Amino acid sequence: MNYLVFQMELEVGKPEENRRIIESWLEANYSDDLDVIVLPEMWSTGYALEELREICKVDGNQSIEFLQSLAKKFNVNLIGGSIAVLEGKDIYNRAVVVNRMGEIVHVYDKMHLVPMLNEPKFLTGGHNQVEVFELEGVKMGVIICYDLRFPEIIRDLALQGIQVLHIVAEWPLARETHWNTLIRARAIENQMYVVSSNVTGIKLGVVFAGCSQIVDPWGDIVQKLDQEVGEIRATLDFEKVLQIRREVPIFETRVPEKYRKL
Ligand SMILES: O=C(O)CCC(=O)C(=O)O
Repeated sequence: MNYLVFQMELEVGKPEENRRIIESWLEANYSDDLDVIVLPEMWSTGYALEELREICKVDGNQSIEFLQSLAKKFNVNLIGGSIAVLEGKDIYNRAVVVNRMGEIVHVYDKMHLVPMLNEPKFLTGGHNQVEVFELEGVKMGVIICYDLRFPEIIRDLALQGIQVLHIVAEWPLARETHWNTLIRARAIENQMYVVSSNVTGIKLGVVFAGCSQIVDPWGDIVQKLDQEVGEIRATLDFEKVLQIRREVPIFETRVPEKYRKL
């Protein structure tokens, strides 16, 4: 399965501008053999939290429709990063997955809100448990940024059978070590591919880490960016997931009846 991951520098509070950036990047980087494209967290608005409610009155669904038309135009599946969406009084940080036909196959609202960013003041945490979706017959999951710190939900997805986890993020450089280490740990402990798309650049005084990467189920880095705007291309081989799970059979060795429910 052929992947293309975008590491972008986004324009805070300007969804139209960010849609233009993504479309022209894709026009320049698209190739016929692509199966899945991955975009970062909150790519349409960035962390314009103070203005988010006003922006979301106009945007949100517009950016989701943009993803649907992009998927159809380029005939590609999209892990469409996440988008701030207003529902009633609540704003959710919503990851959206769209298939080649432009159909929404999965949505996930960020469950863990980040105290360091004052997210709970502006956003509502997702109400639902994590669920699996399928693209091209492969079971997958998606989480958003800070969720990476909560191994419980990633194990939940692994036990539901995913072979690849996507992380869409706006992770800061100040905690780059955590980002790199946790991604590899999640790949090793769940024996699955981890594909991440982070942003780069400096926005509202925050320096972002970049370091978008694909890690294989052994924990080896397949491809990784530093802080540049750019993309990763890689082919994921799901036979490798099965082979590593046979070689080190942790899922068969688990004794959940002995684990305390946390
Ligand atoms: O957990 C972290 O250190 C960063 C989290 C974050 O920036 C986010 O969830 O947007």
